[in-house]
Amino acid sequence: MVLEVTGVTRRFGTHTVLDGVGFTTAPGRASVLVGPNGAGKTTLLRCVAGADHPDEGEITWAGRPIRETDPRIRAALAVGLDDADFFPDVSVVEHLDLLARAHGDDDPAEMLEELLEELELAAVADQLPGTLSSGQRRRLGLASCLVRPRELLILDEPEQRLDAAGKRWLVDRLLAEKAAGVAILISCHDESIAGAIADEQVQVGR
Ligand SMILES: Nc1ncnc2c1ncn2[C@@H]1O[C@H](COP(=O)(O)OP(=O)(O)OP(=O)(O)O)[C@@H](O)[C@H]1O
Repeated sequence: MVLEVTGVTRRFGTHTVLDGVGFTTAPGRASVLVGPNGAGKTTLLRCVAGADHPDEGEITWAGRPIRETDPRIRAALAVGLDDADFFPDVSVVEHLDLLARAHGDDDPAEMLEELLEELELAAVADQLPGTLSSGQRRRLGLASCLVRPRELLILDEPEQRLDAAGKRWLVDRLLAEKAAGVAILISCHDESIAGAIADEQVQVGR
């Protein structure tokens, strides 16, 4: 099961944002997209996640073209792109519980307790998302990707708004994901995080 990105080109009007980008990511390995603001990292992640489509080129997971409508693809990909939308009227723990159950975990209580502890969200587990700090919302967005099965984890600048402890947690967690055989594709502006987890850094743009 390999992510294969081949010759991906994406244009907005006359602006060519991605020009023939290619790389592969395999289970247990991490590709990190690096490059300046506006280089096209989010655009590329959106194409890989099936939320946008390249004008040219091909993106496949396990040999299947990435399509949001393909249940096999949806089952494999855990995606955290921009700020996730949360159900406004269910608590942090209820939100995660719903997601876990939707993905087939009939008894997620213990897993959720551990994850909330790990992410230092236990104290706010019964709050509504709208009452969280921006960093706590970020943590909830990351937790939302971790309560579901995943073969490929796609995150856009997961380090954003995390404090120092949160960034240390992120590195440990991504290394653990790799050790568990998950393929990882993230964009990242933090050189030390990128260096700690990347098997390959993919330069996007200049
Ligand atoms: N839907 C769109 N329509 C027109 N232009 C777009 C669209 N989406 C992205 N762009 C442009 O594509 C370029 C790349 O944007 P993108 O968000 O992919 O960059 P990025 O590398 O993720 O940047 P950052 O590091 O700031 O997050 C930008 O110039 C942006 O304005």
